[in-house]
Amino acid sequence: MFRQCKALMSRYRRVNLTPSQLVLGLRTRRSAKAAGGERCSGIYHTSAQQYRLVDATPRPPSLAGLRRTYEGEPLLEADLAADPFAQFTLWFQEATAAGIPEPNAMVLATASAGGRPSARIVLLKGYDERGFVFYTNYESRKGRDLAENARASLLFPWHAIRRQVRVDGTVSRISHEESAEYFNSRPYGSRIGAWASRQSAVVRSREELDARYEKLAARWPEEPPVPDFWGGFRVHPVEMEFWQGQLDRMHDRLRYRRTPPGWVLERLAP
Ligand SMILES: Cc1cc2nc3c(=O)[nH]c(=O)nc-3n(C[C@H](O)[C@H](O)[C@H](O)COP(=O)(O)O)c2cc1C
Ligand SMILES: Cc1ncc(COP(=O)(O)O)c(CN)c1O
Repeated sequence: MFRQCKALMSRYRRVNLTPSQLVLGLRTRRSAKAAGGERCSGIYHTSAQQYRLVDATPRPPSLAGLRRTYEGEPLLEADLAADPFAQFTLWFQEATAAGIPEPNAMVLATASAGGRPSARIVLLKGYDERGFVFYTNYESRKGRDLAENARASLLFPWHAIRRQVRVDGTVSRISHEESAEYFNSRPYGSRIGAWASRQSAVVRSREELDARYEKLAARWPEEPPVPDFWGGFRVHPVEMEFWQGQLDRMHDRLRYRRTPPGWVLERLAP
């Protein structure tokens, strides 16, 4: 009995079964009783339930083994639209139809003038042939980066459909009128929130932040003005890459590159 229990344990360690897989194993094996029996109690615990509690700690080897096989429709040059915005529209529609939560959430990477990089998620709020627009606080870390180094990279991580889209380009502020139009379309609470948050600055406490919000809400119970420190940026693409996961890490990567006569499509090694 004791040996069986120990064998099960070593097997667990060797193959890195998850706790729930182990519990399942214990229940379906004839040795289940052994594992739950007295003999094991001094060493490993008496029941599958307790075992689950003890062994729920994630182990590094299972992290290294965490991977997914990608397999999908091949992405061929001939299938792509002539212009990357049309291709983006198609993929964005497919991401939305696949039920990806917040398909417009994109990672925005910026760098300071000295080359210190930083990344964070922002929401895409519009795009056309000029570029991709998001809104933020101009005095935030990203705002300061973009003031001194007007380049950015955007990334849409659509894991569920084994796709990503990358956009690299130059950045400019959108007009105050365009920002105002969007700002005024936001829910009241978010508009006050934009006023209340000195984005990326250190705050003393949650209480201080909430007090600031309340004070500003009392000041503008209806229509807060557009803050001059808040607005949109437009990323003007120089390159746009469409990535589709494939078997054996032999993914498809097709990149549009802007050249004086127009967009050039190139395949990149995965
Ligand atoms: C899903 C999601 C969407 C976000 N969208 C925005 C956004 O559109 N604009 C924004 O300023 N911050 C947004 N944030 C917060 C940013 O990720 C970030 O914390 C904040 O802008 C400060 O970044 P910075 O200090 O690098 O400037 C979002 C966060 C998440 C998780
Ligand atoms: C701080 C901040 N600013 C702006 C946005 C943009 O989205 P929305 O305008 O829809 O609030 C977000 C979205 N999470 C946000 O967190």
